[in-house]
Amino acid sequence: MTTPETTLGRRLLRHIRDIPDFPKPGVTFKDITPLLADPAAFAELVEALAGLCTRYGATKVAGLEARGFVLAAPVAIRAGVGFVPIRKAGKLPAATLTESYELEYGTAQVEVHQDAFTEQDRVLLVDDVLATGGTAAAGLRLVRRAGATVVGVAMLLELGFLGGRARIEHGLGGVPLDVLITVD
Ligand SMILES: O=P(O)(O)OC[C@H]1O[C@H](OP(=O)(O)OP(=O)(O)O)[C@H](O)[C@@H]1O
Ligand SMILES: Nc1ncnc2[nH]cnc12
Repeated sequence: MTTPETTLGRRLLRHIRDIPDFPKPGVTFKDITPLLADPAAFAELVEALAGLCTRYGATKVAGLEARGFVLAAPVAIRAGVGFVPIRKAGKLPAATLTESYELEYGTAQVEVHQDAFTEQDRVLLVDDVLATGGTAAAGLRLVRRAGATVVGVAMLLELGFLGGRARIEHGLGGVPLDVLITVD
């Protein structure tokens, strides 16, 4: 069952397609490329996420590689704040902090530059999909280890049946999790 949280969520969901058995049998992949290709839908999404930056007083937007980059970078520009990439291991050139996590379909590590934030930074963490929550949890740990304050976590789509929200609840520590669409 699909439960769009808002009328915006309902509109955006029309541009997300299901790809069965990708990247492995049994996984239904939520493909956001049609949404990205629709300028009106993409702009609405960016506007909504940029509004969260204002609401929470964010000074930086951190995006999770790779699809999180595509959303977080325009959100940062729209909100007038800086963008910080949280990358898969081995991609960032300067000194990094590293966190390991598990995916719906594998395991991985993410990294951030040690000097990406100041202690004054208030960070909105952005990604496209909350599945098992491993990526978001690792991102939360990284931002905090880098010395900044997480003021919000924002996702386009939550796969509710995978339990990511419950898994990251402790790590959120009261920080708001905003999701535009929940798929049950
Ligand atoms: O909640 P989780 O179980 O951690 O899964 C969610 C993550 O999985 C996807 O990224 P993926 O690692 O597939 O990388 P991509 O963005 O480079 O495609 C998605 O973009 C999230 O970052
Ligand atoms: N089913 C899925 N579709 C798209 N992105 C994902 N990330 C983790 N699981 C996913």
